[in-house]
Amino acid sequence: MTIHNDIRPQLNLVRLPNGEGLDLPSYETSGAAGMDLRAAVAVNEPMTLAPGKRALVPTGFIFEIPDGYEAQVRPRSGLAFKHGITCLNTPGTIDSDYRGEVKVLLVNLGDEPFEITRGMRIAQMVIAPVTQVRVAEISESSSTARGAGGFGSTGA
Ligand SMILES: O=c1ccn([C@H]2C[C@H](O)[C@@H](COP(=O)(O)OP(=O)(O)OP(=O)(O)O)O2)c(=O)[nH]1
Ligand SMILES: [Mg+2]
Repeated sequence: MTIHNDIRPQLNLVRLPNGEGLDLPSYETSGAAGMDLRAAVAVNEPMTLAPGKRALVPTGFIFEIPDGYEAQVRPRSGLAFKHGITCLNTPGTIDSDYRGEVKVLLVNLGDEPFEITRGMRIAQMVIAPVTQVRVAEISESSSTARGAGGFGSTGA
């Protein structure tokens, strides 16, 4: 997609000291749904994730998600397929009013230790619109053809 007049919503980022020198999160291709997030671990202190273990990996940035949007932190399929590395809480939710450092909760479901080095693209983040609703308690729900049927009620 060529963007002649960029009317996309703006994502403001604040770089933290541990993010010094890291590339900004970026779309790797013109039609990518997600921006890759990079690990802000220290160069001389890579993080090793043992099989079955989880870790919160810093990204080095505070994000200001535009109002009316959220960010979803999702695994990268390559890391999942090759190494069994995925996001434990997938999709992670970044609220638009969150002003802390964005972190990625990785888990190693593989059978080898996995080393996370500085700048490694560890996850991807999709910006998506969200709707907040008004909550109203009512005494009886409306009737539908499905009714309470679920969990396979329509057959295989
Ligand atoms: O993968 C994630 C998930 C969450 N967060 C941050 C941003 C998000 O806005 C905040 C809260 O996340 P969530 O609502 O999922 O966690 P919670 O357990 O409900 O915490 P809280 O009580 O702070 O909402 O934590 C991350 O940095 N990475
Ligand atoms: Mg919450």
